[in-house]
Amino acid sequence: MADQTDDGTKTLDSSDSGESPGVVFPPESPEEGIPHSSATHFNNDLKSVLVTSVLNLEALDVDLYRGTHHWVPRTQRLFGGQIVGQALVAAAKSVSDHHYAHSLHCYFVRAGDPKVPVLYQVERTRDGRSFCVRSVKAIQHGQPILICQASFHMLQESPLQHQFTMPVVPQPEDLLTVEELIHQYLSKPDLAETARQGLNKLLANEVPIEIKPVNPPHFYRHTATQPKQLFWVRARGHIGEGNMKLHCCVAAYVSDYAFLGTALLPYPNYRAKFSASLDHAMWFHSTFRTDEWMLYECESPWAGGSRGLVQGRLWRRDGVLAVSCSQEGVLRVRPATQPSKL
Ligand SMILES: CC(C)(COP(=O)(O)OP(=O)(O)OC[C@H]1O[C@@H](n2cnc3c(N)ncnc32)[C@H](O)[C@@H]1OP(=O)(O)O)[C@@H](O)C(=O)NCCC(=O)NCCSC(=O)CC(=O)O
Repeated sequence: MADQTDDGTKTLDSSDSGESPGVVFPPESPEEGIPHSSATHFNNDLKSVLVTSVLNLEALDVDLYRGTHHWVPRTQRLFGGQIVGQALVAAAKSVSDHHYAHSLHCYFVRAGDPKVPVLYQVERTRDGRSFCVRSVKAIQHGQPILICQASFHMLQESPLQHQFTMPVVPQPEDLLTVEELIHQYLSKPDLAETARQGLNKLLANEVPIEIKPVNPPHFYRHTATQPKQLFWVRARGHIGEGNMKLHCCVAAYVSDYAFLGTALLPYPNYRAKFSASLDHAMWFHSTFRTDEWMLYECESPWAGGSRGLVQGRLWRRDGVLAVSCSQEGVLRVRPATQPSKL
């Protein structure tokens, strides 16, 4: 499980029992089992597995689809980003080519079971002149695991236009990927054997997203930081331009990864014994490509009552604000008892 350092980065704590999926960066404790994955190795020259597999739903009937799993967190509960991304794919199939997703609002009401596929049932809630609204229910074992409402809008010009300014950060070419950072750590001669094994397991974690932390994590250090973090992120593999609906669905997948962990950054003396996203909302502002580097700026304005709120912004690297996100998650913690292994 990750902890934070005073320079805004995270460390991995080997003592965590690891019940929480994707709540800290990296979202897997190195001492935990290798997450289940049906993935083969990724290659950036190849089409993204997000497009060929994860977001490639099977049509069963009108407005009824089936989705299968790719990467499953070690918690063996389905990754929330996958369910939201697939729900948005299902919703988008029922709107015209001229309507683009502008927002979605979801509740995760039950844990997703990785042993069976997910059915997506779309209700065409309303078709207006400018906006279309869809309700999607993700179902397993006859019960909803996610309820999602997505809204689509036709492109419309307006003189009203403003946005925040993108934070100034190093460019992705000047930063290391998570895998490169882990390799760097593995080359340390004084690394404890358990930590080495754990980091090797992390390397086997084939999440279909590439991540370059702006403040590289110092694994196994325990320092509280502000609840803010910045990553460069992109889908592994090629997606290509042109299909904006698809990029929104990929952004939905990406946006849930390690997002809730932002709320844990000030609390290195606690471990998440249970954490899961409760809801997830997104607003799509501009065109973007998820197979190109985007800056994910995450912050947590509040935590309390065993819950944490996180807010995020996905920036195009040219400074255009592409997506805004919000999520609340349940965060049940316990005091950290074991000392650092380093
Ligand atoms: C959040 C929920 C568990 C609802 O919580 P509830 O507490 O109401 O559910 P429940 O009663 O079934 O209890 C679930 C477990 O929590 C325990 N439990 C319940 N209330 C408790 C309390 N006050 N204190 C301590 N434990 C408690 C129960 O005993 C049970 O444990 P036991 O099971 O041991 O009996 C559920 O809505 C849910 O699973 N939603 C889906 C969340 C999800 O999968 N999100 C996407 C994945 S997360 C993700 O992808 C992103 C990320 O995490 O970053």
